[in-house]
Order: sequence, then structure tokens, then C-alpha cells
Amino acid sequence: MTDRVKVAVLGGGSFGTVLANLIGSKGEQVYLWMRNAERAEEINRSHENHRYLPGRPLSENLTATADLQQALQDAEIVFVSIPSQSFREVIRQAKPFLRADQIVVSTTKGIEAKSFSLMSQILSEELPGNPIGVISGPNLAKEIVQQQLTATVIASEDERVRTAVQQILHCAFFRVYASSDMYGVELGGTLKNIYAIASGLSAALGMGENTKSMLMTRSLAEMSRFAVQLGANPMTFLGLAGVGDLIVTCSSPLSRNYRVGYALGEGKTLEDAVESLGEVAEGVNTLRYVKEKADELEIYMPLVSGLYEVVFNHAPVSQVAKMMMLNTQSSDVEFVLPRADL
Ligand SMILES: NC(=O)C1=CN([C@@H]2O[C@H](COP(=O)(O)OP(=O)(O)OC[C@H]3O[C@@H](n4cnc5c(N)ncnc54)[C@H](O)[C@@H]3O)[C@@H](O)[C@H]2O)C=CC1
Ligand SMILES: O=C(CO)COP(=O)(O)O
Repeated sequence: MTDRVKVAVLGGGSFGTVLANLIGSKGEQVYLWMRNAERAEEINRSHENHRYLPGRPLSENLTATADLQQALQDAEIVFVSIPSQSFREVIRQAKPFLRADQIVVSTTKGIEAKSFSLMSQILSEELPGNPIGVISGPNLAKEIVQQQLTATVIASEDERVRTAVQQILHCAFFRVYASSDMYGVELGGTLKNIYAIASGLSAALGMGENTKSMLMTRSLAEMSRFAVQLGANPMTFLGLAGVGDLIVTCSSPLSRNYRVGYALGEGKTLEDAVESLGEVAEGVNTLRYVKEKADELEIYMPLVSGLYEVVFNHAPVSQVAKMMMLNTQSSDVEFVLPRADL
């Protein structure tokens, strides 16, 4: 008999592989599910994911598989690391193999088209009986695989989920903090991708450190304004899943969203910028959906509106930036001085 926890990670891209490897390196048995059987075999043979993490040896406790049933049947915790566009489809494929006592945790930082659902909402709809949670925080896959110190947030209304995920993930280079604001934590990770594009763009255009700081701080104001309108707790944005993830994604060329912005700033087309990544950059679609939602709910989001014009309507950045700078005067922290009281 063994008391080792069995875990499944769905999605064999950058983050799924890094997460499975972290769990495996703690001595737990982990299945990494991917749709491509040849690639799974190759990972098991070489103990390396050449496509997403070349040159990084993976734990011997990690088994890659293209067989969903094999991955899921004994798992106590299932992490889902599938881009938002395919998230529901994969959950529906997994559903026949899942029992109601299995914990399901999303790592995905995106929004479903049309429904404007976050991944936790998809999980609640598709798996109403399962305990669910989300993780989010400053978690660049390529730094975690190098064991650079960082932390994440496990958010769930269910205390058992928070404790189980803290136990399975925490280690000397990865701390796991808890939250009960699942929606806020998830929105933080999702919305910051938009502002990472804006940051990459401004870096490519040679904007200074004052500009960068203003951009990040006003991004935080805008994100929390939007999230509060949608029912999240604004205090969540002071934590790792809010300001923590915003800082890293707006500062690092390891962020794919930042790189898309940078490429746009260098004059590449959106199609070229996205294609040259070869990985998902959730922020592009998120920008589209959040712009629509903000218009519908009449939420003031000047950065989203301005970036939307630049990315999708080819508006010149200088013109958009000038318009924003000369906009009506506003409040710094609107939880201190509400905009309506100006
Ligand atoms: N890479 C990172 O640093 C981090 C990523 N995330 C989030 O995790 C999610 C996944 O990101 P990455 O792994 O980085 O993306 P990625 O682009 O590196 O890999 C995505 C993986 O999903 C697979 N996939 C896509 N559609 C599928 C389908 N229908 N069925 C089966 N597999 C499918 C792809 O084949 C690929 O292996 C994203 O929402 C991202 O925002 C979260 C934290 C950090
Ligand atoms: O969410 C991330 C880091 O926390 C990864 O960001 P990108 O998807 O922009 O690479």
C-alpha cells in the first residue's frame, strides 16, 4: 500500500507540463494527458517535452498518456491546463471518466467566447457534483521549471480543496496561498493578460519607467473596477493573483501576452505576432470579450478601449495615448474617492 496521492494534469503544453513535473518531483505519481499519442510516447521515452520545454528533464514519476481514462481513473486531484477556447470541450470528454469525489482545479487564465464564462463557471456547469477550485498567480512556466521561487493562490469555496491543493503543490520553491474568492482570483489572472499586451507594446515603443508604472497601476484600478461590477472582492486584487500576476506579466518577455504586445509595437501584424509565438496568448481574445462586456455594462475602461482600437482597428498608439492623457480628470483610488464624487 502507498499513501502517495495520484494526480492528473490535462493539457501537455507549457504550464500543464511544468505543473505535472513539479508534482512528480515531490514524489507523487502524476499522469500528464495530451491528445497526441506519439508526443506522449516521446515524452515517456526521453523524459522531456521537446516541444514546450526543450532541455528540461522531467520527473520519472510523470507519465504522459493520450488515454483520458487511464489519466483520470485513480486521480484524487485533476488539474486542467487547457486554453479557454477548448476548455469546455475537454471537460466534456473527461466527464464520463470522472467520479463526483475527484477535485477538479483550473489553471486556465481566459474567458469562454459568447457565454463570457470563466473556467470555474464551466466546471460548475459541466461537473455540478465535483469539488472545484482555480489556481492563479505570478507563475511563468519557464521560471517554475528552473525552480525560481514563486507562489500561487488556490481559490475555492471548499476548504478541503484549498488544503488538498496546498499539500500537493507546495515545496521549497513554490508556496501556495489560499483564497475563497474563486471568481476574483480567476478574473485577476485573466484580465492581466490584456494589460501585459499594452505593456509589451509600450516597451517596444521605448516608453519610460514612469510610463510603465502608471500603466500597471491604472491597469490595476481598471481590473478591480471591472471585477467588482461582476461580483468579485476588490481586496483580492491586492494579492498574488491580482497585483502579483499583473507585475510579472507586464514586465517579463517570458510572458506570451507581453511578447504579442511587443511584436505589435515593432510593427508586426496581429496574425504574425500570434503565429510566431506557437503557444497560446489568452489576452487577445480576452481583450475582445472584455471590451464587449464593458460596453454592455457601461463600465469605464479607457485602457481596454484604447488597446482595442490599437489592436483591432489599427489606431496609432500615439493618438490613443494622447487621448487618454487628456481625458477628463479622474480619481486615483476610487475606493477612497469614488469617481462619482469628483
Ligand atoms: N505558460 C504559463 O506560464 C502559464 C499559463 N497559464 C494558463 O494555462 C493555460 C494553458 O497554457 P499553456 O500550457 O501555457 O499553453 P500552451 O499553448 O503552452 O499549451 C496548450 C496545450 O493545450 C493543448 N490543447 C489545446 N486544445 C486542446 C484540446 N482540444 N484537447 C487537448 N489538448 C488541447 C495543446 O495541444 C497544448 O499542448 C492558459 O490559459 C494559460 O493562460 C497559467 C499560468 C502560467
Ligand atoms: O500567466 C502567466 C504568468 O503568471 C503566463 O502569462 P502568459 O500567458 O502571458 O505567458
